[in-house]
Amino acid sequence: MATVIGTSNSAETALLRQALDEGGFAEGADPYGVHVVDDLGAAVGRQMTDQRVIVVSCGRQSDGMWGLLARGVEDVISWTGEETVRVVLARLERWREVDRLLSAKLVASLVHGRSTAMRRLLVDLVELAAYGSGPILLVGETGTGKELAARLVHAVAESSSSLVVVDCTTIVPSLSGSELFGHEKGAFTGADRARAGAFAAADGGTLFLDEIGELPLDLQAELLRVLQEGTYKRVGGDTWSRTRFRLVSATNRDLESEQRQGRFRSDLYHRIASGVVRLPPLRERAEDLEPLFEHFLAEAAGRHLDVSPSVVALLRDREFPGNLRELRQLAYAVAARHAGPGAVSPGDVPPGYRPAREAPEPVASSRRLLDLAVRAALAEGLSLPELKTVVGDVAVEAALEENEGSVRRAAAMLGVTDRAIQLRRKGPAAAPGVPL
Ligand SMILES: Nc1ncnc2c1ncn2[C@@H]1O[C@H](COP(=O)(O)OP(=O)(O)OP(=O)(O)O)[C@@H](O)[C@H]1O
Repeated sequence: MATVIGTSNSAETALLRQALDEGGFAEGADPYGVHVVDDLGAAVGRQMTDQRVIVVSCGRQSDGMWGLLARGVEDVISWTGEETVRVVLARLERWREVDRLLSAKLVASLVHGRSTAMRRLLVDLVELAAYGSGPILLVGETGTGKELAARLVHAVAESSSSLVVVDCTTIVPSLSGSELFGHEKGAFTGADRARAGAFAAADGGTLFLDEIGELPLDLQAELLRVLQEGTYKRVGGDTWSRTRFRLVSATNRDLESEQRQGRFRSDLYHRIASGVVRLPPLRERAEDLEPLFEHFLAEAAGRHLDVSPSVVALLRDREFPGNLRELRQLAYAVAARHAGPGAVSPGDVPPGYRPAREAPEPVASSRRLLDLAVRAALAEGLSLPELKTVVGDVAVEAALEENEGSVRRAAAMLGVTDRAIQLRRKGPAAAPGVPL
């Protein structure tokens, strides 16, 4: 999942190629290796689909360096001799380790999906988790997998301590953050015994603060202090305790705008957001829809179920504002309705998820409308002569309207004489025998 592109077929590139070869990144043994290219732009375009690319500029400094970075190239390094070889090797070693972690059983069993968006997200997340210890902020709409991502960070860190999850929407302001700090006996009404909080439970492990945007401002200040100093006091207590944890927080709010509106502290934001990972909504991961649905179906049914093409088409037509959580719920509902062998079919889809109705009936033909009108008139008791008169009147009126009052053109349209029209306009009695 990595490529090094050298920009000139020079002695430097040969050296690089040899060093990578010795480091176990043999050329040709895809995905690693050095590719030497003339047309850098085209080569980067070809490689960028699923690869991480480093460009080693062996000639003069690449003019389009920022442009390459904007296109997703990881780094553009100018050749400075042995040092460059070391930098490239270290980078590739790390990526190889990330690949290993990604294909490790645990990660593979936790996270499903194979879209490029998903793959890139996982690589970023695993790299941050494995090589950093700073806080990670997960940003994404509801149900995009933020909590799962936090579990992944914890799993990759291979910590034997716990992952502690706190949903900030459930923090009760009157308890002064005792969910986080813990409390002493008698600290508030109902505190009949002392309790440890999340900061203590997460010591040595990971603390996941879900919906951190909901944390009250006074607790935001307290959290900042804990992050900076690693110390806290239980509510109602006066001794300081130490704690050290990896903070992963998540939000579906725009924390930058929350800061502008004074609802989120900027100093805390900068502290928690040293690594920001955005979880894409399902609509940006179309390739993942079907495999994820099948995965959730198998999870619900305890076995693999085939899905009929019409159900797949239905999924593709729908929007899932609740993202993966909603897709999962749908899969569980479908699995519960599905009986017996055979693929999951449209009948297994709960009514709320079916299209509102079939395509509207084709517009009725004029013959059919006339048929209905005549039947209705006869049912009202009109005789045939009366019916003919009404039809004649309606036809003349419509033709005149259509032709902006011109008798000549209305007559031509109806295939009668001008006189027939004129008589008809004077009333039926004036034109008893005039055919129309
Ligand atoms: N890539 C994935 N592979 C398999 N299951 C997933 C994946 N992403 C999310 N899920 C599942 O989808 C559901 C929703 O995910 P999760 O709770 O992590 O979302 P969230 O972003 O934290 O939601 P919220 O913002 O509402 O708290 C969970 O059941 C989770 O296991």
